[in-house]
Amino acid sequence: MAPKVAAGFVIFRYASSKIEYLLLQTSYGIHHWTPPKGHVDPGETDLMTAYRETQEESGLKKADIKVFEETKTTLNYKVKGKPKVVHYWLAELINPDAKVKLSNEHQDFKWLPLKEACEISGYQDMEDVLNKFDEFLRKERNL
Ligand SMILES: Nc1ncnc2c1ncn2[C@@H]1O[C@H](COP(=O)(O)OP(=O)(O)OP(=O)(O)OP(=O)(O)OC[C@H]2O[C@@H](n3cnc4c(N)ncnc43)[C@H](O)[C@@H]2O)[C@@H](O)[C@H]1O
Repeated sequence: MAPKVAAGFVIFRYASSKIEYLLLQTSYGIHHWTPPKGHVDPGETDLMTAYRETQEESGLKKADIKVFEETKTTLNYKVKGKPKVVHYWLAELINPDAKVKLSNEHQDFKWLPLKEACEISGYQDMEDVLNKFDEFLRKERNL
């Protein structure tokens, strides 16, 4: 069975020596928290999807973020018994004036430090991605 494929960005902001990650809370289902992401449409690359879904779900545009393309990381899990693949990249909010604007797919958002982001993410594999990206970032910034 071909898996459903989705793609998105784990977006962080870095200000006053603090790193915070953006998570959105779905307005449906069990109201889980997730980075902006969504299904890859026909004809799209995974990266195109990540930009499109990020803009649709958070209002953050391509020019508002910087993507670290070398961080592409893939999650595999099952939704209602069917395989799903989700590709994530780390991305930095580079426009300090950009504001998050939710679509009707989400009811809340939070910028959270690593520990709280891991706690709220609710899935071990998502937690692993957050930890991996945080480690990458600390090395990259000498933090
Ligand atoms: N229950 C529902 N009721 C009404 N409308 C719904 C719905 N679920 C989806 N929709 C509709 O589908 C659209 C979403 O489409 P998209 O916006 O295109 O897709 P998505 O971000 O991948 O959404 P989704 O929430 O389904 O994915 P996730 O894998 O996080 O989550 C899918 C499931 O996997 C679980 N999950 C998330 N991350 C996981 C992980 N790492 N490991 C295991 N399970 C995980 C989640 O808790 C969730 O149960 C929305 O517009 C909405 O209308």
